[in-house]
This record gives sequence, structure tokens and C-alpha cells, in this order.
Amino acid sequence: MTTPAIDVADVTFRYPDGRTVLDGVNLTIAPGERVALLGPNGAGKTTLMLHLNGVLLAADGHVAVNGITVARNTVRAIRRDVGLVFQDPDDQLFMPTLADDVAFGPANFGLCGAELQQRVDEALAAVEMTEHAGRSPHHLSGGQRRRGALATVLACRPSILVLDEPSANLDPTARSELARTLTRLDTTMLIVTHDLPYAAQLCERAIILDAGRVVADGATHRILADSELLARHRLELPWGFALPART
Ligand SMILES: Nc1ncnc2c1ncn2[C@@H]1O[C@H](COP(=O)(O)OP(=O)(O)OP(=O)(O)O)[C@@H](O)[C@H]1O
Repeated sequence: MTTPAIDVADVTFRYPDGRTVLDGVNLTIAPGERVALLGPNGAGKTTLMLHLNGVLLAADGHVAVNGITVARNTVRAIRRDVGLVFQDPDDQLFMPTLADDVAFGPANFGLCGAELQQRVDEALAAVEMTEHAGRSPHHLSGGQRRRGALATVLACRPSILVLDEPSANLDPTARSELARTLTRLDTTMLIVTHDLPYAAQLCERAIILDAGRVVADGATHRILADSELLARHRLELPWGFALPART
């Protein structure tokens, strides 16, 4: 059997205030899968995402990435494998130029010279931002900043990408450009989103998390066609949205 890219087994997590936010979560994602993680506000999606690269460590249960348990002594290696793309690009863009930002991660891993430059060039090309390499991230549009932030993560060549609300605040053109970029990448992806049409467009599989539990896991088109399931978990397709016809 292929080793899962992500394996979350019976994970329960409480914040220090005692609130149980993940309550026996189980999910497995195979290498190359692109999966949407859906759920209402406060469901525990971000908390789960932070377990995947060791920002939070499971007190109960087990999280493994490419077969390696996420633990204090593996966090460095895990973070090379799992790239988190935060909702706010400003969390990832803080250098004078976009190229500097993209170089930051691989330089931290010890790359320099031509090898580093190649990483930067590849990452910027992957998000179609080559022409903006020398610009200040503050002068980029929202959509360009989102793709720039993605490039900073891609430059570290993670095998898994976890994206938090990638389509938030993007206009239709920027949404499409980002979708095109994401569908061209061949990394495993977990996309945390409230944007159900985007989930339908990008992900064959969707998982609904509510109150810290996985309440649905299956084909995105089936999950999104179940209006009662969606309503039970405070999810809703936009008015007039038609799921793509399936053969
Ligand atoms: N650092 C923290 N300390 C205590 N409670 C927290 C902390 N961070 C989050 N929580 C609580 O954990 C619960 C789950 O939050 P989380 O951010 O994981 O949910 P989410 O599904 O990502 O929500 P949203 O869709 O609104 O982003 C919420 O009730 C939240 O208030």
C-alpha cells in the first residue's frame, strides 16, 4: 500500500483554555490528491491545518506526513515537506522585493548562488509572476500577492501544500488565475475553504469538519449536491450555482 501523504488518526486537541476543538479526527490523503476541507466558522479547520506541519502537536492521536510522525524531533523535516499558504499574503511577504521573499525559505535551508536563483525563477514561473520579481510586494495587487505568497512556499519544494482560503477577496480574474496555477501543480493539496464553487472546481474530494469531527468525506460533487448535509453544517452553495454536469 502507498504511504499516505497525510494520515490523521484519532486526533483530539484542546487549547489551554480546555476547549476541545478537534474531537477524534481521522482522515487519510493519498499522494497527489487535491482535497477541500470545508466546515462552518469555528469547526477546527485551522487548528487541524496547524497540526499538519507541527505548529500544534496532537496530544491524543497521531499525525503523520509521508509516513513520518509529526513530533518535536521531526518538525524541521516535516516543515520542508508541508508548505502552509496563509490566507493573508502579508504573513509571507515582508522583504523589499518579491524575489527576496521567494528566496527567503530556500536560503534558510542553505541554498545559495545559482541554485538559489534557479529555485526563485522556477517558483515565480510556476505562479506566472516572473515579470514582477523585482517589485515590492506592497505594490502588487491582491491576486498577485496571493500568487507571490504561494511562490514563497513553492520555492521550498514541499510535497504537500495546505492552503487557507486561497480565493478569499480575489476578483473573478484573479480567482481563475490562481485556480489555473493550482491545477497545474502536481503536489498533494489540502484546500481549506468556505468557497464551495472553488472546492468543486479544484477538488475531486471534499471533507466536512464540524465541531471538531469529520462529518462527511467523499466526492465533492456528491457532497455539494446534498443540500440537507450542507444546511446541517451551515454550508451553502451561492444562489444559482449549478454543479458541473458529470458523465
Ligand atoms: N489559540 C486559541 N486558544 C483558544 N481557542 C482557540 C484558539 N484558536 C482557535 N480557538 C478556538 O478553536 C475553535 C476552532 O477554531 P479554528 O480557527 O480552528 O476554526 P476554523 O474552522 O478554522 O474557523 P474559521 O472558518 O472561522 O476560520 C474556535 O472555537 C476558536 O475560538
